Amino acid sequence: MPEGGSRGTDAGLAEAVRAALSRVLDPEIRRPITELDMVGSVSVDDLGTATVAVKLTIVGCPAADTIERDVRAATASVPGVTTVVVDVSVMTKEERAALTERLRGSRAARRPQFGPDSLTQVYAVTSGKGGVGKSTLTANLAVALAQRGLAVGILDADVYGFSIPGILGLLDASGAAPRPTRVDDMILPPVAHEVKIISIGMFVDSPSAAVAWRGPMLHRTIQQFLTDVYWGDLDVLLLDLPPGTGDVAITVGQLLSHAEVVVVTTPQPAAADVAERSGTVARQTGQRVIGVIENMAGLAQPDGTILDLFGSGGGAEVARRLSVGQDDPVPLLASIPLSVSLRAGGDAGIPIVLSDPDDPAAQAIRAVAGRLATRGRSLAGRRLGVTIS
Ligand SMILES: Nc1ncnc2c1ncn2[C@@H]1O[C@H](COP(=O)(O)OP(=O)(O)OP(=O)(O)O)[C@@H](O)[C@H]1O
Repeated sequence: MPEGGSRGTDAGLAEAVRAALSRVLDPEIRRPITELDMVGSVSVDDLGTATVAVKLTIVGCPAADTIERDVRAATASVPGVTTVVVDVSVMTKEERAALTERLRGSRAARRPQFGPDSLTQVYAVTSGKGGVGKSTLTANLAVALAQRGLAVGILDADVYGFSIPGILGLLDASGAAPRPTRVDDMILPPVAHEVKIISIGMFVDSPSAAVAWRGPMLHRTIQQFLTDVYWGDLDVLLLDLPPGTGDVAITVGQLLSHAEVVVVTTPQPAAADVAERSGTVARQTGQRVIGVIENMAGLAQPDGTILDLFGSGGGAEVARRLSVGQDDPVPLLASIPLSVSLRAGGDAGIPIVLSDPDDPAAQAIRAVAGRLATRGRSLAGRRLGVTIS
């Protein structure tokens, strides 16, 4: 005999459907739709027809099809449900405002995320000059960290070459990066290979537009990425910085002074000077350089010999120079070989750590991810909130 208030409904089954729906995640916010108040009434009649009311955050929500499909599948998986009816509507302005406030705190209290008290490990990946593989390594490191079960985000602030969306396969057929969904003033970062991504390239009409931005505009944009983007609880945030020592590096130094810096360089000894400079600027803004990655090292030949196309020793040299004046020596975290697979993975939008994890370059990147994942955030200089009475 059906229980529950209304005629012909089964409250027990409706509860079971709600429980099943708590496993459906909003694909952009990455939280259960039940927690986000996106599920309204749920009823199951005595013929087993389940009717589920779903409230999307905004009109034209790009995740609508996925949510509806997942809701149908979860509801249909409940034993006793024979038919599923999904009734889709959109949240009211008030419901939406309550949701954004719950996710990010009230507008008045809102501050840039990842401040000194945050538990998120923030790594700024920098290089002295362009084209050394900084973005490729950032993207692969992020995916390798996500593969280890960590919640990972990338903030692509490389104004001269925002290549992260392409390397992670987010571009559409015309080569454009997706426009992130906005729920009021909250920006939802697109997700690729389990990594949340925000890139300057998602907000400009042409790839050349942002290059001309002056310091204050860049500063405001990065500040907005840290304030208005719903990152959720991240374990690791990786920042892909433009090469060199310009405005973005200084902004990041101001807004995220506890970020730790990874310097990417090639084995070419001549590149060591510029790479060292980018590390030095980071230190001047209070950030700590935690390691150097040498990229584009020796290419393995079919006969087993190694071709040092870009020379050798550059990474160790940069690490040695950046160690001067630091309490702990700066380690050379890895030497990543030249790899056709690594390049091809970036072109195809499928990072090598997924597409060819046994390639020596992928193995070296995964080893760096292992080191970064197990470092633990330094508590030095943080307020611990302990009161001694
Ligand atoms: N180890 C490697 N082996 C082969 N190709 C590589 C390797 N690392 C990077 N590449 C390729 O080198 C090119 C430059 O890489 P990437 O865009 O990551 O550099 P970058 O330092 O981020 O440059 P920019 O700062 O100018 O954007 C890309 O085509 C990439 O696929």
